[in-house]
Amino acid sequence: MLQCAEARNHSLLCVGLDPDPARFPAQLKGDASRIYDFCAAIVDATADLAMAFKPQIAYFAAHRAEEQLERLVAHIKRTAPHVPVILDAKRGDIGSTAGQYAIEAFERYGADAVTLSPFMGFDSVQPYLKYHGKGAILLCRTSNPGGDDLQNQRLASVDGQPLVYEHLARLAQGPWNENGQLGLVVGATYPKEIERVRELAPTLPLLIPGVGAQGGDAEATVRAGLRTDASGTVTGPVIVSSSRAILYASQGSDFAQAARAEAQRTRDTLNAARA
Ligand SMILES: O=C(O)c1cc(=O)[nH]c(=O)n1[C@@H]1O[C@H](COP(=O)(O)O)[C@@H](O)[C@H]1O
Repeated sequence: MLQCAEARNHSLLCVGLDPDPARFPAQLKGDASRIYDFCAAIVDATADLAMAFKPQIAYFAAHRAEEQLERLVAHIKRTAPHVPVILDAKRGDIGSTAGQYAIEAFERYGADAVTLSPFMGFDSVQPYLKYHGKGAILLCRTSNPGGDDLQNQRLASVDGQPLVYEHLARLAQGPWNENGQLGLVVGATYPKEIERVRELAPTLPLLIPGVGAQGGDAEATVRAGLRTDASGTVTGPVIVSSSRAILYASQGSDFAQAARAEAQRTRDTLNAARA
């Protein structure tokens, strides 16, 4: 599905849906009951430019807007069925509870993939893999400065003493990837680490947030993460995600057109780096 949207929309861009009513345009401002309307307008304005949409669940749950998230995913499935939905939930819990989170992501919301924290180990990831055809994208080298605190520590007990994120990349490319459903999150703010993850996980889809508001380098991100074969077919996919820079490109009534223009600019920058 990823490859299909990438090719059809000629895009490596994921539009992040992080709706904050305080930042909505004047006609919707502060009104959490309009989260669906705001997001649906962004989806409609960018559906032909995106390779994925990534709703962040906290922005909905914080406003008791889960039902609006259900409607939003249904809207994407209806109007842009070729564009996958990545539910950004960063779940991580023991297997029995993870099973419930998997039901939430894939059955309640109908997402195509979900982000997970791998901190609790493989049995916390396994329940998601029972949903064949659905993706589980593990936090590996995150975009935030505090990512260093754990992800950049060395594992003295593992051969070659890799950093934690390097060890995870190997596990995800290898023994954990039972049915080819895993991907990794790597921040656009750390292009060198994207390159390292790509070395260790040559074929996994990399979800790369951090361009736009967090200042990540879009071109360096693509050069470090995207891999293609001699015929130009993508062998190591990237999904480069931007939320606030697109959603709040304008706070006026032209917000959807401004979001489209920003998405187009970002998509073009990402494509220019493919060569
Ligand atoms: O899993 C994520 O999507 C994620 C991982 C990460 O390392 N850094 C990161 O910023 N994110 C998410 O990506 C989005 C970034 O938003 P912007 O900075 O506005 O583009 C937010 O929803 C974050 O929760």
